[in-house]
Amino acid sequence: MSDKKPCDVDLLVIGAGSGGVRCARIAAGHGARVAVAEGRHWGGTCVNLGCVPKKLMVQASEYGDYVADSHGFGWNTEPGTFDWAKLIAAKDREIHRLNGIYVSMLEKAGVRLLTGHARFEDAHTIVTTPTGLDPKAKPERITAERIVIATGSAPTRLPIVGADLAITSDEVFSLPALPRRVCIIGAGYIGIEFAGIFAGLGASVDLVYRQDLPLRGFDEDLRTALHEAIGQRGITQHEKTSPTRIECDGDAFTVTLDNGNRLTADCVLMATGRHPKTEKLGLETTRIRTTEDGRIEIDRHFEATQPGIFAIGDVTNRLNLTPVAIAEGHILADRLYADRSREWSFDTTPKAVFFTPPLASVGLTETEAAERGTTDIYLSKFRPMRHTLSGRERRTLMKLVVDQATQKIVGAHMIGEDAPELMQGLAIAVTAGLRKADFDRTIGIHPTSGEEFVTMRTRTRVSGD
Ligand SMILES: Cc1cc2nc3c(=O)[nH]c(=O)nc-3n(C[C@H](O)[C@H](O)[C@H](O)COP(=O)(O)OP(=O)(O)OC[C@H]3O[C@@H](n4cnc5c(N)ncnc54)[C@H](O)[C@@H]3O)c2cc1C
Ligand SMILES: NC(=O)c1ccc[n+]([C@@H]2O[C@H](COP(=O)([O-])OP(=O)(O)OC[C@H]3O[C@@H](n4cnc5c(N)ncnc54)[C@H](O)[C@@H]3O)[C@@H](O)[C@H]2O)c1
Repeated sequence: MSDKKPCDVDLLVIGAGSGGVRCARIAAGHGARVAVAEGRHWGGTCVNLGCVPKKLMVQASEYGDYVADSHGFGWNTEPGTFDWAKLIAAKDREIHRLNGIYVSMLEKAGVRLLTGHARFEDAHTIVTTPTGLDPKAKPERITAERIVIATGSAPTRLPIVGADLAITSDEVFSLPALPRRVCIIGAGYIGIEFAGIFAGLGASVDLVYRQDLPLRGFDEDLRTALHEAIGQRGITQHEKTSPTRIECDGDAFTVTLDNGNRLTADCVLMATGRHPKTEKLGLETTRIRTTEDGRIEIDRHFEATQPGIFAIGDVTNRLNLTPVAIAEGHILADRLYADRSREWSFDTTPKAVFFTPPLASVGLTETEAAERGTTDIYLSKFRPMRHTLSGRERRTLMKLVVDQATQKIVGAHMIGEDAPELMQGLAIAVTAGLRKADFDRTIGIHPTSGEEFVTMRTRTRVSGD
């Protein structure tokens, strides 16, 4: 492209997901001429096939427990029946509403919308081709001074025989009926959350994972408590196992495990991670480099190896969470078009896994903290008040990880009702570098589970001595 010819827009964003929408909107707010291309769904994974429909389904799956638990409180409620089709239709209506909000938010910000699959023709030119999102959309060619790749990630299937017979999280939200028997492969975020959803809705669930505990990377005490909670939810765990093949036998599937066992299911969900979405992007027409595992190589300002091209969110495969993609999009737009540098504390990004009961964490695990120095551990495990009357066997675990030398709280972990809601507040405390003494002088709210975080006076153990 000639240097002299002005570009059609200042910024073109590929992908209208969590990161792309924020980046486009903020850049337009700073006065840049912005366009965004989207090929599948406005709002991206979080809105359409991730956080939002997942959370609605978790909520749906918890009503059965509420009915059962109410008996201990004097209610004579009968268990009702569950209507999968009604839930999916209600969820779809809500997502449709959110899609509209995203489109109008971008339009109001003055962002030009391009519907279709975007592909690089060169480092400043993108062409779009129509997709199912709007088959009648016209193909377009657009030039941009800068381009942001915010194309997200896609589910990864294990390379085993019959892998295509399994569904992934992309298909799970639109199953025609609730499967009676589900086999879930993988015990990361998605495996755990869907094990909880299906079990809560009444399906029998087999959870197959290769480690001895679920949720690798989380604190060991939390993982142990989760292992127990999964068992209490009636889910069968196949620890230290991997599937070797999946076969279809009429309507049912057989999953063969590497220990020789065979599981029968009506639905097999593969929840074995995600990879950056860069295929068919035309990266070969640019000087953008990707790493061996497919992520776009970027510097600390999100700039790729081709100057003027940036990447944010899941496509960079770092912390693959919606608030992180949003923060990255915002930081980038501010830097490029307002010469402003916005600070976000990525090191203390809180995480939550919406099982029933949910779990949440911020900061270092005990193992990570102990590797850095001597660590004081405060641990509390108790039966929450609700379950003294409901009779349900469900425990809450709370844990504080304290750097002994500075007495700073470097990690907080919880499994139990409302853990994600509570953890948001604790994330502020950990981000601010508060000390154990600050927690000790904070008055509790009684009666809550949360007050336990400010009343843990006796150290449980010292780690990393
Ligand atoms: C089942 C599930 C549950 C999740 N739950 C949570 C949760 O509870 N909390 C949380 O924080 N995170 C959650 N996540 C992760 C979260 O959804 C992602 O981290 C987040 O959506 C990443 O945002 P992004 O902008 O990088 O990509 P995305 O939101 O995936 O957006 C990328 C967009 O780019 C479009 N696109 C891709 N290629 C092209 C192209 N060539 N041309 C045009 N458009 C293109 C895609 O269609 C998509 O709309 C979940 C993910 C999944 C799968
Ligand atoms: N609540 C949330 O914030 C939330 C919810 C869902 C997804 N997400 C995001 O989406 C990402 C993807 O979720 P996910 O659950 O698919 O990935 P994950 O990385 O959390 O878990 C992947 C699972 O697959 C297993 N696995 C991977 N390769 C395997 C192999 N070769 N053989 C056997 N098992 C294998 C892992 O051991 C693990 O149990 C998450 O990492 C997270 O960033 C977040």
